[in-house]
Amino acid sequence: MDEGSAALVAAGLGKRYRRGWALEDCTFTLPSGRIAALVGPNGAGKSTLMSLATGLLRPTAGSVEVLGRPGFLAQGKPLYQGFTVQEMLRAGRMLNPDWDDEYARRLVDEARVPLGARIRTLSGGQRTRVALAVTLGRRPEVVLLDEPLADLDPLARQEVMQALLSEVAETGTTVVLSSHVIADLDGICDHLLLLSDGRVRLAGDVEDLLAEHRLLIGPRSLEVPPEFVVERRDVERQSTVLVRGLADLPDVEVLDPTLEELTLGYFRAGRAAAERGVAA
Ligand SMILES: Nc1ncnc2c1ncn2[C@@H]1O[C@H](COP(=O)(O)OP(=O)(O)OP(=O)(O)O)[C@@H](O)[C@H]1O
Repeated sequence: MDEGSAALVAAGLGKRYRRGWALEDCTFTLPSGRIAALVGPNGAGKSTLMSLATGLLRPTAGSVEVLGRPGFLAQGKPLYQGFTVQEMLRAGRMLNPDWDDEYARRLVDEARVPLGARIRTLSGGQRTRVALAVTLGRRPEVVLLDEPLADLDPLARQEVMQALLSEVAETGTTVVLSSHVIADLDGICDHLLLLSDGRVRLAGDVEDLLAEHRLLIGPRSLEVPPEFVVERRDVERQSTVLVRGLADLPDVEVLDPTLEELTLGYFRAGRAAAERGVAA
């Protein structure tokens, strides 16, 4: 796929379950050949979005299209518990015409997972590595991974992220990775899609988004033009305001937000907007 082309396009995408809308009016494009982070608090709609993108669910409104051969690793990493690792890879080969056996085996070997071990006897981290090998062995062009790091220790998290990074660098595969642990994604993901309460609150290249935002710290009397304010917190005598597109204010401490500060600001703003019953 070309650098700069799209890997996933959503237009007016919505999904309503019985209890209400899980996703509403989502319009965005994810670029190809990158690692995109899909972030949002619990219940934001991340899994629903991935299931819609991979065709496991049908939209109630709008459309979503993956441009390229998709691969999907669902939350909970479905694997046959009674199979050995080798049998799992064999199943992958039999079920997928594009299966790359050498590559899948290499991913398992690199993770030091014994081929003869039964899936149910593996640790959470080893299971994740096998599930990743089964997903990536199909040589997908657009890989959607739903919370792949959830049950991994910090070392295994780092190893999995490193494996994904080299995958992108070697093959140009697009990776979309959902998580609510922002620290895991910092320095790895170069594109961000932030959902909160079923809506897209922020989307773009991480570098650009960080450059556009500032944290202003001042007294509670601090006045900031409301059109720039993403989120404001007033604690005791101090105010912390996340702003977009406002470089400076006189007599105010101005900081560059970290990715975590940026995303948490939008999570809170999204939650507050949903509680007030407004779109953003
Ligand atoms: N099958 C379903 N039936 C009814 N409601 C559902 C179903 N699946 C999800 N929901 C609801 O849709 C909303 C979005 O859920 P979803 O699982 O997509 O969020 P998420 O961002 O992946 O959350 P988490 O981080 O907790 O995994 C939630 O309010 C959830 O309760």
